Amino acid sequence: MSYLQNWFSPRTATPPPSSGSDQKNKRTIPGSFVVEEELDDGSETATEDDIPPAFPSLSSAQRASAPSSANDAKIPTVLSDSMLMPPPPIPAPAHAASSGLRSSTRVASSSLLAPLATTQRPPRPSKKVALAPGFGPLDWAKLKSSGEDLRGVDTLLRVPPSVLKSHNKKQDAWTAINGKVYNITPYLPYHPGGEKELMRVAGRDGTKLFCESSLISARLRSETFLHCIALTHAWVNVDFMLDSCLVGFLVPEPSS
Ligand code: HEM
Repeated sequence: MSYLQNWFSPRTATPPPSSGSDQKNKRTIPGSFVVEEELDDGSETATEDDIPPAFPSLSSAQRASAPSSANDAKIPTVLSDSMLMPPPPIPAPAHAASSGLRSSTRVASSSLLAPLATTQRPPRPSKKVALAPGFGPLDWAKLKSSGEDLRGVDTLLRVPPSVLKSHNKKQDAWTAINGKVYNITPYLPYHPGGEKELMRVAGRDGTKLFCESSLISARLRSETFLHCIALTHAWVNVDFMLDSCLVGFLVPEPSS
């Protein structure tokens, strides 16, 4: 137990004066503290277990580097700017990351950029047109459910291609999408892509142009078409959008 007291006693503390009967061997570990061992006639016997290990270890780097005197314990000097670590390089602009700069260039230029896997392509320019006031998507939804006649026909018709072809004017525009024929004239001012785009399917089967990306023919492989088909209408449910404009169904030309 005596060694525990020694743990907490200061290194420079001098041992208390020994009384006559309190005979102890005093052993000093260099640079450490005093170890007291009870004599044989006492109640405690010094064993190897009772002697605490020197801390820091006698052969430790801490001891080796410890100042030999109080004067050596100087406050470290303040580092000048040139001695400090340089700041990281300024990251390249986001568009550079996705515009063909390959990873080796990017890593070399900055480590602050997001990894390639998480960078996104810059948003494609929108081809939406500015719709006139009162012709937004909500206005179309309101008109659709108003009960107003948007078909222009009394009953659903069987429409052969020749008949469809005759409805190709702005004031009378029909198109067929997925076998259904719609009167698109009322929708023209509401189409976010503009009237001109929508009129491209007037008087003909517009299915390919509208949605069937798998059927894109070589003739249609212009950027506009790809954009329109693959991206523009990915979510548009034409059945729902134009349900109140349904005119009838596309049928084969009657044989004469
Ligand atoms: C015939 C039925 C059609 C309907 C019901 C329709 C409907 C729509 C809708 C709802 C949007 C908005 C999409 C969005 O907000 O993300 C849109 C956008 C557009 N549509 Fe149509 N569309 C039709 C046909 C066409 C056709 C035939 C073309 C051209 C060939 C076309 C070209 C476009 C373009 C360029 C946009 C703008 C896309 C953008 O940059 O965001 N649309 N259309």
